[in-house]
Amino acid sequence: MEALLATLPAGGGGTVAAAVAVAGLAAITGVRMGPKQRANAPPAVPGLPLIGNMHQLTDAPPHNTFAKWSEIHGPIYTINVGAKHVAVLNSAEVAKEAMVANFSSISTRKLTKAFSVLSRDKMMVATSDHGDFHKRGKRFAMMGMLGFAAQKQFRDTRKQMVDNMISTLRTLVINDPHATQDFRKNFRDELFRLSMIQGFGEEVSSVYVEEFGREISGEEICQIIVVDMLRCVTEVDWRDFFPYLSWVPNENFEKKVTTIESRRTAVMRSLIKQRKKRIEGGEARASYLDFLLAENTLTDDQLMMLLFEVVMAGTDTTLMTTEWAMFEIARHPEIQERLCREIQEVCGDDRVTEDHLPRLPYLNAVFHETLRLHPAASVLPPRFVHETTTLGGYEIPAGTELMINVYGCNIDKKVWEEPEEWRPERFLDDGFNIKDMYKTMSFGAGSRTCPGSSQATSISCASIARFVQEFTWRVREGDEDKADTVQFMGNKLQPLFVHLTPRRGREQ
Ligand code: HEM
Repeated sequence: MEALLATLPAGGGGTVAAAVAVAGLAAITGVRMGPKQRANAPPAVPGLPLIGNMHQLTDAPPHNTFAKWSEIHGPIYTINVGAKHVAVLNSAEVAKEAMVANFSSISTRKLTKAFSVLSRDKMMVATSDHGDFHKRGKRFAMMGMLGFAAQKQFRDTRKQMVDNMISTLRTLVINDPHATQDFRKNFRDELFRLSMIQGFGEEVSSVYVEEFGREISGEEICQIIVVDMLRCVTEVDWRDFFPYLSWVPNENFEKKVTTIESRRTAVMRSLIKQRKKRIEGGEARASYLDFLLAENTLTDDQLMMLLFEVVMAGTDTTLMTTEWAMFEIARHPEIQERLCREIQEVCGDDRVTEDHLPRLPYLNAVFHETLRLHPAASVLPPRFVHETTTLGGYEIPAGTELMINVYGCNIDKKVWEEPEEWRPERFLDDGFNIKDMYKTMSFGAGSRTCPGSSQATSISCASIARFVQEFTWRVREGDEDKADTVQFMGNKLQPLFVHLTPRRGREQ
């Protein structure tokens, strides 16, 4: 939102001034900022004419501000963001009403302009409206890559990925025992490698892209189809907040987003073309691409977008959750030692594998506590109420946008004691029920629940366990309190840098 306010004066000079003037006129001439307050409308957070509550969302990440407002206004309230009328949900109870019980009235997505371009107008499972494409895409993702049977095929690849990371970190520590290590870089490289093997059936170290007229490296591929895309998703176009001004051009924004989108498309098409040659040559492999081609029911663009989606989602969300877990572990030495003891008791001198995970309850608690306090999607992509409905006892009229503040749900004082503390023990306390693990909302709920939760849990838990088994972790001096997040996303703003010391007996 800070970015939005920053773009207002800069995003098109005279055009914006004109836009704001027209918006003012619209306000005076009676274009409403949201539906009129009804008798049993949710409480509204007071704001200013024209911009609504926008200016109040600049100081802290929105999920924090939303959570603070819920202490005053309750778990459901409305805000105005420019001309948009938005209901914000902050408790698991009302969020589940929206995501499960009343899903049929709220099953469409409301995308920002950037998201709309990047997703080729809802051509991804996560951005599509509920309907045939969504159902088919999700079924394909489960059958071809993320479901139990498909995941079994990639077990050795996942194990190899963790071994590679440990071996890289060990070499770095041997070369310079006092250096700080860049966790994010190492982990992202390996996750991306795994995503490519699952997606395309092979490791991809380079690809020739006709549109660029050159071969690009694996690192550049990752930059273009993961890093640039994620950065661009949060690009703000002021027209998102004044939909009736969408006719006003915003050339800088449009050029930036379409360039990033066309580079992604060029790289994805080149990757698919190269792998199709292998498949046409009769060499089948276990991969999502092989699966989708065999299904033979998608257009070329749909196939490209479904593949792109799992590569991007597979790399980033697991990275950010594991990075948060290692940050918390590294700054809580007593928890780190307790986890190490549990691993020692269960695995002895053997390397931790996915087979050990069901016997490591404290590890599970560390993982779920991390998901609770640091949800990868702190505020879910907006939904659209297309049919008047009731949430938390309030009437929510058709046309309202809905934001689900997962972070707010996860720090609800009515459900969690001292919710702002990272305390894995809460998942082991007396009276704890295994179902409580899923109370956090971090993987969503209902028909749109995350299909990658099983893969993310296996990779993240096996990696955390091996990291702690092999090294003692300490956050770089001065970084202990660096827990800021990227706006609207759950990513850690500052990458994690750590000091690693090999544990006794595991120096080799
Ligand atoms: C710790 C890791 C992860 C977290 C916390 C996470 C979280 C979520 C959440 C909260 C949603 C629901 C969004 C909504 O309702 O608006 C979601 C949906 C989705 N996730 Fe994940 N995710 C993770 C890992 C993955 C992975 C590894 C993949 C695939 C490789 C994946 C693919 C998807 C897809 C395709 C959807 C859309 C589902 C739909 O709309 O029906 N996620 N995820």
